[in-house]
Amino acid sequence: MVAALPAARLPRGVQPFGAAALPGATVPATANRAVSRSSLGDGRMHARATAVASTAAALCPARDLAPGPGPSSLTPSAQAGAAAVVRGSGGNYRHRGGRRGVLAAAAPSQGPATAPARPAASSNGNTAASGPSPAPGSSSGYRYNYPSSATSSPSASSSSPPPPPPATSDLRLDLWLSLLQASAAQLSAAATQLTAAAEGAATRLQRLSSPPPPAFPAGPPGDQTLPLLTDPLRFLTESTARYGPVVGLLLGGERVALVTGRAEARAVLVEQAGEVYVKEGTAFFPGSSLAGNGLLVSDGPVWQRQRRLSNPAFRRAAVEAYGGAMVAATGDMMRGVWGAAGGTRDVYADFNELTLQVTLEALFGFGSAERKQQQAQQQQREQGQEAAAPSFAPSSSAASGEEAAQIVAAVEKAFTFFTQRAATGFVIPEWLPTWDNLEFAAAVQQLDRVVYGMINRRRQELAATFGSVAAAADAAAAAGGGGGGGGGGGGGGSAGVPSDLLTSLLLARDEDGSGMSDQALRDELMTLLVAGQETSAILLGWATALLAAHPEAQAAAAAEVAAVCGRPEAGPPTPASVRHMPYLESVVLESLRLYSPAYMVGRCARRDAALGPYVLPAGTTVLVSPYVMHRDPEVWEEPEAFRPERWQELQRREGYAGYMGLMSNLGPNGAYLPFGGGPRNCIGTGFAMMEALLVLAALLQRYSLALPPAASGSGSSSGGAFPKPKPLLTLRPEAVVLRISPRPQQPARPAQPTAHA
Ligand code: HEM
Repeated sequence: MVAALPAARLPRGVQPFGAAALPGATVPATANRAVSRSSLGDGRMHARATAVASTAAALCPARDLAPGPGPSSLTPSAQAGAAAVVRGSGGNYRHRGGRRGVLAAAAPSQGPATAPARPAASSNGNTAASGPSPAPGSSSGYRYNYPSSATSSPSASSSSPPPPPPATSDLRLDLWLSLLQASAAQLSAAATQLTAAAEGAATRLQRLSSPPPPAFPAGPPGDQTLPLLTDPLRFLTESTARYGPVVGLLLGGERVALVTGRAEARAVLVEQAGEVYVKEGTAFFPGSSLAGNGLLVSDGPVWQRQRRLSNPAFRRAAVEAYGGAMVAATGDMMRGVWGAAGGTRDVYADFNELTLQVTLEALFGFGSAERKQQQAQQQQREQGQEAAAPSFAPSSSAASGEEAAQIVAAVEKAFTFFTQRAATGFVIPEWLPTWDNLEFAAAVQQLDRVVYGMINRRRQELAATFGSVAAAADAAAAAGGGGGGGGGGGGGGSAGVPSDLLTSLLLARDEDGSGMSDQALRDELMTLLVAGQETSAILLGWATALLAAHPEAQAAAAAEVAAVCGRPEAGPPTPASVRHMPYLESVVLESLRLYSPAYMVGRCARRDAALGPYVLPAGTTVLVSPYVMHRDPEVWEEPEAFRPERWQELQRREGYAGYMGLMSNLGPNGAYLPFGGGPRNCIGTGFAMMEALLVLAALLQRYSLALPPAASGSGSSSGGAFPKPKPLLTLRPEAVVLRISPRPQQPARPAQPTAHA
């Protein structure tokens, strides 16, 4: 089904990664199934929903259509009332099936109520008020599997206790008043927004009947929304083949330049980044208050500062600290749902759960207290810090199981919202006071409350341990932790400072000594959650599918893992050991070449700009397509073939040191950009690569992967049924159904390491 949507130019843009962000989004049947029970297993339904939703959240991040009050800018009492109404009516939020390995049914929980007030209306319309809210999660039905820590229970550590519940009669009155207030505020905001939307629609309508501006690149005549949405990958490839490296398009009345030439992509992403090509104004992205004004969407000095403050948390040492969480989560998955015998299952659904677990642990320090303790001790042994003091007790810093459950429940609610939005095909702006929007606002509000509570508590605990937060930052910096990073996966990093991203970002200091505000911190944490989770699951899904489809490549990778790590009894892979797996790294690079999760990245020309022989008028949206560039026959020999060896040949020829060296400057040939390029490249590149290598190595150490038999030809060398791509906002697989069986163990050969820098 294809539904035409009104095109929307956003006053503040985000990068369009895919066609679902475009007007007239295709609504595949499977998307509708995302919110209904799946026949493939109880986790599938969740994973589908998570996949669509986190994609939407990650790659359509965080923008309301225009400044102005949205659902979360209601008065505190209105918010509380609206949230209570949402919860009260029908009993529960809509929830999806149980989360295996991560979540189990849980008792009701009560969280902290210490969210600081956010501004009444921030520049992106992303607002949230503090104040009392009804207890979240009372019907959430989820519990994070990790044990809850008594010392970190919200009531024990939050700065102010939750308000007492009002009497029933007061509550009912309050609810009605709140709803009325909410509706009034929403309606007034909606009226403003509607006027702006109508003006935008008129302009776009006018463009439909006007000729392209002079010197605009050539392209197919008329509006191309329908062909693009019907088969995005084909449309992108064929348009490029026909019109060249820059194609002029009209999409939903918006002027768009599709860029697939190397020089032109470099101009947009690197040479004129920021000065000419920015995120703000990029068309087609529905906004969301989930990720706020985080790194993905901000521009100019705001982005520069946030990026500067965030960079240390993603340096190699800091990223390697999360290796323990990555390996442990993979172990949980293998012991749990994969089991000793394996079986046939949708591993993409499993990877969605796995990457969510990893991301939450990296962000907030969720995880088993035992593992944290072990990591802290290991860290201290390595650094000769046995007697180091003061030491932050990991269990007191880590988020409690209840908080984890609340965050996951709220994230799931928010993701469900995106799923439904994608499934209906109509992008209803957040500012419209629909029931779903109110529900979404309540979920974001709940998330805010927990996250702000954690930020608040972490500040207090750091101050209590070190004397002040600044002293904690100094201690971490002195120990080389770079703002708290570089420690033990949330379990006691440099100088005993926890090294989860929350702490790292909280301790990050600018040259003038200032750090992030709570709102900036919250926005970055949410941005990382939505930007990092599904993209990584997609990479794992495609990489395992490609390994299953190419048994010879799988055998080579498994042999390398066995040579470096030995048999499973010898222990799982580590961040240090995967550095000695160049073939596995080539598998990951080749998977990213063929199936780049971010298959389009977008910018907006802030002023009239020359691009090669063309002139793009100010306001033109530019879509750079890694998917097309990664298959350019002028650059890549046998571009459609899965040949991990090409990366080793390249490495020998060009002598780059590891993937970071390789990917700087748009790859070895200016045509490789799975993590973007230039100043706005992916801050999580190292994290994602480390995660992919560790997870794949751990899987190959124990299991063989095969495609189930295909009904007809599949193009894979194994003859099995290869997953179909599903290009929505990201290029995800529809499902990755694999046959998993225990790998026969060979006697391990001594390692012949080829270490990367
Ligand atoms: C395979 C996994 C991933 C892929 C393919 C991917 C891809 C990308 C791409 C292409 C961009 C640039 C977008 C643009 O130019 O408009 C980007 C930006 C970003 N990514 Fe990733 N990403 C992945 C994983 C992660 C992870 C794990 C994190 C965090 C933990 C993350 C956080 C971010 C952030 C914050 C940005 C914005 C950076 C900025 O503008 O300063 N990503 N990602």
